[in-house]
Amino acid sequence: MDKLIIKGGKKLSGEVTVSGSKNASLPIFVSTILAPGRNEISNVPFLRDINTTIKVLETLGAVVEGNGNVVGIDTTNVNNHEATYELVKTMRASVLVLGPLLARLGKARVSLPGGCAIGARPINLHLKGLAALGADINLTHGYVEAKAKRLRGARINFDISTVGGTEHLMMAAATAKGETILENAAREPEIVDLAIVLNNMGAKIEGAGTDTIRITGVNELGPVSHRVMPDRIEAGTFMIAAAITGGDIRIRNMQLEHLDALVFKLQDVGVEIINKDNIVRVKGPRKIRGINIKTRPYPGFPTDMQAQFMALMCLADGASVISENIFENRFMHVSELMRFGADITVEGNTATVKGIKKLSGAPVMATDLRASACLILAGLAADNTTEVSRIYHLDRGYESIEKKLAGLGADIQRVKE
Ligand SMILES: CC(=O)N[C@H]1[C@@H](OP(=O)(O)OP(=O)(O)OC[C@H]2O[C@@H](n3ccc(=O)[nH]c3=O)[C@H](O)[C@@H]2O)O[C@H](CO)[C@@H](O)[C@@H]1O
Ligand SMILES: C=C(OP(=O)(O)O)C(=O)O
Repeated sequence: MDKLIIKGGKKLSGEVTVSGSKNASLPIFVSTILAPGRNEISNVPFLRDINTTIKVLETLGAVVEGNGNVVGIDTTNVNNHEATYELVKTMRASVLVLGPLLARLGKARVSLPGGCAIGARPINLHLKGLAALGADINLTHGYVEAKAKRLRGARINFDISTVGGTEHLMMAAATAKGETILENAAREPEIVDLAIVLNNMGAKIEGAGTDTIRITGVNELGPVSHRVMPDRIEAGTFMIAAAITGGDIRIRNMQLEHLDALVFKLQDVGVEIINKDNIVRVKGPRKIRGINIKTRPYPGFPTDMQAQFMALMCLADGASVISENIFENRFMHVSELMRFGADITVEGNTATVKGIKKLSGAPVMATDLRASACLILAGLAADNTTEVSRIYHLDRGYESIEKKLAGLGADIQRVKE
């Protein structure tokens, strides 16, 4: 197993390029099930989750070939309707194949994903929505079995804003008979990217990016070429890397407007952010101000940036209150941050962080994807050496992060444990 060794204290400088978005790529890959033929997806990040998605698609009968960051997915012969526990347990997004398989083959058998390190993460709203579209759904032996001759449009009102649920039903409804309206839909940019793909395949989807999405079902979809949007969470992580080290960096291939909530908060902290000619310059402050954040569905502050922001607040002048409102167990990084000497108390879904002058490098263990990024950020700012182990979580979602950070002047190395 690999671990990262970081010698902290270097101010980052120079330029870094953001990769394609993991959270957009996964549903886009899955959507190709609906479009028989050869689809070509570009700006795909090299990640473990992408490999898992490819494995899932190959199991279903797709032929996938990769050439750098361009992946060809030929779904002409998708004929297997089953995604096993082995595949779904390694990556929750695999469950999204359920709706597209049902739409394409009339039946699907997909393992329930179960919870993960950050919370229970149920899919009841996905299943309720598919049932509203006319699917006959049974849960047996840890699997969802679904059948439908042809899905039919329906009006669906989500109790909770769900990104995965919105994406899943948008895909399932694209070839349903009649009109589907998704109310209280999630508005994340990754949903808009998926809608662009589906519309280019021939779907009729309006309103993606708002809370009401209208889908007029069509009989069939055809293959597409698509360039995946930049990863806003990777971009946000680099912004905090500049902030926490008092650095001055330029970030290429990011869409700043996708990160408004983070940008406003970073400006409150004292970070300077300048967007010129599609390059975003981020200058860390001399003194980090402590401020409060609450995670919310988009366009609110993203839960996927909460852990990284907490690392920054550990070094703030003053206290900060961080509320996590999306996932019930997304504070696993707190006890690891405390190994750096951070002063944090947690009560329910709220963490109070009292800023300290200096973090002190330590051996720590990553517990989930964004927690891994949080520990790297703390290590970049800490004195002495930090060792981050269990970084397989990191490899699920950040492409070559240690190489990109080293390119910005960080002293960071990957070694075998
Ligand atoms: C709103 C939000 O910030 N969503 C994040 C979530 O998406 P992801 O799609 O994984 O999660 P959801 O948006 O579906 O979950 C939002 C909330 O709804 C609940 N829920 C969801 C589905 C369901 O059927 N029943 C149910 O109760 C979840 O437990 C959670 O509390 O994680 C992704 C990966 O970290 C992020 O990119 C998304 O931005
Ligand atoms: C938790 C994340 O991903 P997933 O939904 O794939 O677990 C994430 O991207 O931060």
